[in-house]
Amino acid sequence: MTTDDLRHAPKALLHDHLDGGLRPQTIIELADSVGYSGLPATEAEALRLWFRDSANSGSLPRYLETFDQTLAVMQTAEGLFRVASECAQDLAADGVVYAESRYAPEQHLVEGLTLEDVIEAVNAGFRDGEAKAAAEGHPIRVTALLTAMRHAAKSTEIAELAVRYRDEGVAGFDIAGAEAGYPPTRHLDAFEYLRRENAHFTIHAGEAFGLPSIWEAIQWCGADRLGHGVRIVDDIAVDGRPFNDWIESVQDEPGALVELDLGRVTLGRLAAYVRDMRIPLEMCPSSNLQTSAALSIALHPITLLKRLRFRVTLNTDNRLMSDTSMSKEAGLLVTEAGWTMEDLRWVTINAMKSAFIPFDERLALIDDVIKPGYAALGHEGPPTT
Ligand SMILES: O=c1[nH]cnc2c1ncn2[C@@H]1O[C@H](CO)[C@@H](O)[C@H]1O
Ligand SMILES: [Zn+2]
Repeated sequence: MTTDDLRHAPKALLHDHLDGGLRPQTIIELADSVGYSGLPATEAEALRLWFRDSANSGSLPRYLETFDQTLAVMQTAEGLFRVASECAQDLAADGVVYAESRYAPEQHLVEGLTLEDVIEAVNAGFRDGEAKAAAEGHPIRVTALLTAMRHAAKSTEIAELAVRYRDEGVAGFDIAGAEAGYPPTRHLDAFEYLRRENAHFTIHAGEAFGLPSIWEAIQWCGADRLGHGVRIVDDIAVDGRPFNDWIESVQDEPGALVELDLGRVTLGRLAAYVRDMRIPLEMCPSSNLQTSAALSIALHPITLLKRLRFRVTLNTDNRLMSDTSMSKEAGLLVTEAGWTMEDLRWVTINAMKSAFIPFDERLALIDDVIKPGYAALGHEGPPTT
């Protein structure tokens, strides 16, 4: 399997932050045009490395501090339009055929835009990027997820906007930000409103904080999907010992997870519920290494969860901060965790099944784009999926 194969393979992306995926050169040009002088570097390559190294901090709060720099240049309609357009084009060039891109409108009001201005500028940018990508021969569909910040108090207002714009490019709602100390139940009003409106939402849960956060997100808030959810392994045991103890004991054996006999693995009630109910996990391996939510790609829980057939999806989280792309994430799993093209086809179909657009549109992408795309690379998939 070559790098070209990975790029050409159709990919679906459910968890990518708009403010975590800017081109370094664009940040520099936008900073120049709005008179922002706080950038830590003024040359694109140096700035790219600054984001990667600063985000590689070992903690989620410090990782999140780097967003101050991208948000600083995303306060005008022109800036938002350009960033959204380039996001669609960059994803399409990497072989992504469907993406849900998330951002928090409340973080873009510093220069006087209204929440509606922000949403409309981003949507217009996505439409522009889709048109340019199609003209380049890389068709992509991009929808927006509106995020509310978990430490703030705007979630109901943002949820109402997600419903108001549901037929104009917004597919759903999300909660993000530092997890510890800000349980999702703080935003119960927003979730209850969304459920009354039959709207879709995902919650960042089980990234920096463990099972209580996942349990609240699913059983109390009613999340359709889990952002990360990687800590669900806290409810999985190997030989009756917590998975995390076992993984530490095999740290020097990179193949341990790929070869683990699944007969030795048992699921607790919550992990079983997540698997039984096919709750999608929006997993982001490289991001988890930077925030210390996982030890290495080889030992990342995504490979165990895939083997146990949880509804696993593969995502980038923040392409700028994690210096990644969908084909890079896929390549890392192939070279370091034994993944095959068949596995990539499976996570892609999983993602498309779990997307927040209507069922018939998801099916059309699976049948008309994803399956033929893998077949063209010589991967037909099992007779029944
Ligand atoms: O992995 C993550 N966990 C929690 N919050 C995040 C993560 N990545 C980004 N954001 C937060 O989401 C906001 C809207 O896009 C970003 O500004 C950042 O603060
Ligand atoms: Zn995220």
